[in-house]
Amino acid sequence: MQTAVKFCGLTRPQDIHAAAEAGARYVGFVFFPKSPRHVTQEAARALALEVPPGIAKVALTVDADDAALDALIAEVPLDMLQLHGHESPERVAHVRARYGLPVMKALGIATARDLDQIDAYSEVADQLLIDAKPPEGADLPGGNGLSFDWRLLAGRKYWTRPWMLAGGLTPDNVAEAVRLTGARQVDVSSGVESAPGIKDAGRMAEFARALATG
Ligand SMILES: O=C(O)c1ccccc1NCC(=O)[C@H](O)[C@H](O)COP(=O)(O)O
Repeated sequence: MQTAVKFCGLTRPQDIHAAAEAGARYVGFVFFPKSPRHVTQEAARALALEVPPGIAKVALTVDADDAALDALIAEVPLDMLQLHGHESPERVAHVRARYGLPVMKALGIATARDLDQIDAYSEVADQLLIDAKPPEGADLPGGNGLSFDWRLLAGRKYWTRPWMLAGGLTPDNVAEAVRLTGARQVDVSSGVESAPGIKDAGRMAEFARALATG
């Protein structure tokens, strides 16, 4: 089965076209003003309208409240919400019920103990994003280009929810990451950029090729 790819943090129309060309299953828009990948709702709407059918448009928010999500969803056509902050399982359930959109909860992993949270979120989220835990004091809760020890996931292919592997993936390491973890979906941001917030079409194509050829 082909591994599905989510290219996250797209900021320009050409990024959408490059993602589609590379066979993306998902594209992600970051709504977090401190991020170099932050897009305004207006910009995201224009980008979302460029996304071809069959590619899911994912909005990434960090501890957003209902008012912020109401405004986002009213303006931007979306297929999925990615919650990338400290949202509790109860908050995930609330967001899912309120908006009727699939919700993907991002979980930061550094050690085996961090895997303990997965069961609780599996009860309430449609998907999980298994990402590297950001370093202490980091400005960004994700998109840091850091990976975690993928061997922590070995033999854990059968969680009850679909999940994506993220964190420090690049065209050079993604095939090995998939081999070690059994991931059927992967998410990448900084590993396919030429500078923070600037996606590189060549690297996006290379990433997809690396996955296809193993
Ligand atoms: O990418 C960001 O700038 C960002 C900002 C705030 C919260 C989350 C963010 N990114 C989350 C993602 O889904 C990234 O794609 C994921 O963490 C992997 O990033 P990378 O290690 O750079 O591939």
